[in-house]
Amino acid sequence: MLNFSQITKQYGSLTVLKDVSLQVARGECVCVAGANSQGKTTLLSIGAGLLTPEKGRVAKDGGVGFVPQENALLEELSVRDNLLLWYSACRKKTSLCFREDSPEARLGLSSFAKQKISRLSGGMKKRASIAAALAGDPDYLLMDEPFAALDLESKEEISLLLRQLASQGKGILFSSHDPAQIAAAAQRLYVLRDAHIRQEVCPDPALSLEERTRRIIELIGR
Ligand SMILES: Nc1ncnc2c1ncn2[C@@H]1O[C@H](COP(=O)(O)OP(=O)(O)OP(=O)(O)O)[C@@H](O)[C@H]1O
Repeated sequence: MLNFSQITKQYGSLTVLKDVSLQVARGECVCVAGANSQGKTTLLSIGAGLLTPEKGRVAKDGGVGFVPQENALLEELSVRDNLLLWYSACRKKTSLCFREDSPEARLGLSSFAKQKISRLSGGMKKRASIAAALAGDPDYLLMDEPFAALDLESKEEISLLLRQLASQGKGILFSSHDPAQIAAAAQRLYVLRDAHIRQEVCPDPALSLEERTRRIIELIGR
């Protein structure tokens, strides 16, 4: 379990998170949903160990990978060279990079291995960032706004990918304010507003995608 317990975070006099608690189990795809500036990036950064809260703690029973909203890969290096750097940083054998069972091969990046990051489409860039975050074989994957700035087709591909990673046993926590993609990807969602978790919701998988999307719009707005 990845367990955020009573997290409080302030920037000066601004309280961004107040006693926020949430859990993610392995095999689950969970969303922190909320409008802009509600503290989603702050919460995920705390989960990834990049920020320290004033109060509360994150307990984890495994490794955590993080995919930031902005591209964290080196634009002028190829996909392979970027991933080799990540493999080295994770102390993983570089000879495993792009092997058939590697995350990057399973993410469909093999035919793009020699391409510079700067030449990739938004969707492929996101896949490369996910592959980098998976290089250390984490048990949990945190993703900040994985659908931002993607076209609809790429958004749908990434939604499917998140569900697949969860079904392979990873615990996924992503942030988003995109109701259609939250409806497509999240088995559970936490609504973050005014520094608090306002609701925890499990969208009914028996409902149509349109109906689930409509209900999420009611919760978080468009
Ligand atoms: N380093 C910082 N110093 C001061 N204020 C900050 C800092 N980082 C974020 N904030 C403020 O904290 C609030 C929450 O920011 P955060 O980026 O966590 O929200 P968010 O929900 O991820 O927003 P978005 O969807 O726009 O990315 C915002 O008002 C932001 O301006």
